Amino acid sequence: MSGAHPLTPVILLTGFLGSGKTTLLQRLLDDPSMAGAAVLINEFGEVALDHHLLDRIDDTVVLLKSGCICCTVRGEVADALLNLESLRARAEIAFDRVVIETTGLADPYPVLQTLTAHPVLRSHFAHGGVLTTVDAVNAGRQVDHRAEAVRQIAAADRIVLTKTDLAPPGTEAALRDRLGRINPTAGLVTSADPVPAILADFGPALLPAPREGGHDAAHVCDATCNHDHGHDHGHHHHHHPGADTLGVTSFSLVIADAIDWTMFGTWLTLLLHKYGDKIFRVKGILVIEGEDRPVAIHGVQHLIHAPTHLDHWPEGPRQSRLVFILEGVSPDLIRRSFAAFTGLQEVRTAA
Ligand SMILES: Nc1nc2c(ncn2[C@@H]2O[C@H](COP(=O)(O)OP(=O)(O)OP(=O)(O)O)[C@@H](O)[C@H]2O)c(=O)[nH]1
Repeated sequence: MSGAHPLTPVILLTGFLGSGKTTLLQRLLDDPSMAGAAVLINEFGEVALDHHLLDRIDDTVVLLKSGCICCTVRGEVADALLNLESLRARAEIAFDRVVIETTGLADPYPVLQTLTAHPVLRSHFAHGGVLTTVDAVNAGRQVDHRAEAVRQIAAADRIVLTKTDLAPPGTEAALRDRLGRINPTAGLVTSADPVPAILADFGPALLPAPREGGHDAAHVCDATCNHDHGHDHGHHHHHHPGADTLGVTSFSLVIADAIDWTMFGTWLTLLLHKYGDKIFRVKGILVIEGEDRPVAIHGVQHLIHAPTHLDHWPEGPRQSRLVFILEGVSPDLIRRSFAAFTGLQEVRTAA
């Protein structure tokens, strides 16, 4: 690899579960200024959906499937960036910036450290700023209860307030005030703003400062973490038993038969009404009876978003896939309730 290119900025797109990262990413990629962006998407769970929710699928969109709910694993990010760089050096792809979408429970700092500390990466890539989505409907509760949400806001160079159209009147001003206290230096825009306004003068305010007690001190993982520490290039990844992501888990339902929309909608509404405090995120791509196109659904705690049609079916068998991220409620309970309510059988081997 040669150093013929100027340093390529890497933008980190982070934000709590369901706060609108993929939606914003799609808008950013549709903007002419981002036409040359390569994209890395980190997703947790055995069934990855986010890359199917993006219109653009080519060699510059890379899915990192770490199996880790709370991290964007540094080794994988480094490998993916090095791979993009070598493809570019061979003129097989072209890109002028990179956007990394983290998982909704990720701490953005380790990735920033990888960029600045990795001996090869830092001669090709530069920290291009942290963009954090904050959900105007759910952020108050998330900031109260989830340290990851606070870290993501604290790391932001720019905060994009999403779902202001859905937030109860009067709550936005209080939230802005709170965000200003967590991170007074980040610029604040809303997802309703045009992309050029969201990206105007965007860039890192300062290189991330080391945190007290060592650069990784606040990083937490649960028992499912499977980091490849061999790629860490001198960084140590600490596991903190009993830390705040412990107990957050993900599972998926895969259903072969077409689903009755009304029945499904009723089931999901009842489920989130009862367990919305514990179900941080549900998303799915569904095969609905009488519909030619896949239907994407999103729930975030008690909030169910309007379903949307996707233009293309994902590769592989035409099945419905639902992914849950939850804490303190058993996946089996949800499986049983789905089966009892809909009468549909699950395909137990996830794609
Ligand atoms: N009304 C409204 N809905 C939004 C807005 N931003 C995102 N959404 C909806 O919120 C839901 C979740 O959005 P995503 O973009 O998938 O969120 P995410 O942060 O990528 O989710 P995870 O990757 O699971 O953490 C989708 O139904 C979006 O359409 C917004 O500004 N207003």
